[in-house]
Amino acid sequence: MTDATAGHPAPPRIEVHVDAADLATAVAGELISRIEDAQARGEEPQIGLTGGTIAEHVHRELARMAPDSEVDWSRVVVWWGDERYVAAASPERNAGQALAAFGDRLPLDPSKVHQVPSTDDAASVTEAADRYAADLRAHAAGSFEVLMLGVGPDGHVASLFPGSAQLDVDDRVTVAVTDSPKPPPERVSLTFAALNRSRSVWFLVSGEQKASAVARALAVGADLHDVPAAGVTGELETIWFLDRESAAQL
Ligand SMILES: O=C(O)[C@H](O)[C@@H](O)[C@H](O)[C@H](O)COP(=O)(O)O
Repeated sequence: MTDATAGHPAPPRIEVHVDAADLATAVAGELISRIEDAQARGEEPQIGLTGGTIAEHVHRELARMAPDSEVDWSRVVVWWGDERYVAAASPERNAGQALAAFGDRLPLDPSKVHQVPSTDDAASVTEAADRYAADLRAHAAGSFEVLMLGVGPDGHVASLFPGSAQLDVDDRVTVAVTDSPKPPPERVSLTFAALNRSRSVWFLVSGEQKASAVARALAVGADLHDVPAAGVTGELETIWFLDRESAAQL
């Protein structure tokens, strides 16, 4: 947790799990615990979800564990750190993947599930970014309780990629991306300003192809322009949930 005396975030905590399945179970269990604690404090926690492969495992574990939890899912507010600018029904949508995995086992309040506008709703990726920013301004009360982020082999998080101009946008909470090196090309991403408004930031990273990015992001003096994951830090804590393969170069 934070060093309350100095008011500075604690150094990143690193958890190494045996494999992706074990990692996903640990993340899902910890997330449920954090939500239960927040609700016990009378809060309505805001959770930032991410896309990607390990995130899918986490979503499935959440669905498995949710019915046995104490969580009132109708009092959880859901956002996404990034989204692909495609049709709402596209299998490429991060929100669609998550909600399909949750099924009816996480009875969320649809009015508290804040999806990024799709090509069905917004005429351009810029309009989608602007509308998501307006939604955040209107409904994001305070910081995310937990923001989860996958990490690409190049060290990208959300849709903030190495060397991109969006890395230096500090006067907005969302940006439009039109040239994502990871398909599809058009996306909406939270900016670092928005990503860092998180009490806890959790990086979810599995697989040997991520080992270099993990080591580079955690290196002293890491430059967010080279490895964007280095640009995100929790207000209270930052946890790297790794497996043995992604931790191999630490
Ligand atoms: O929309 C996206 O693609 C994700 O938000 C992206 O940031 C993802 O989390 C990483 O690319 C890791 O993805 P994998 O876990 O599939 O490698």
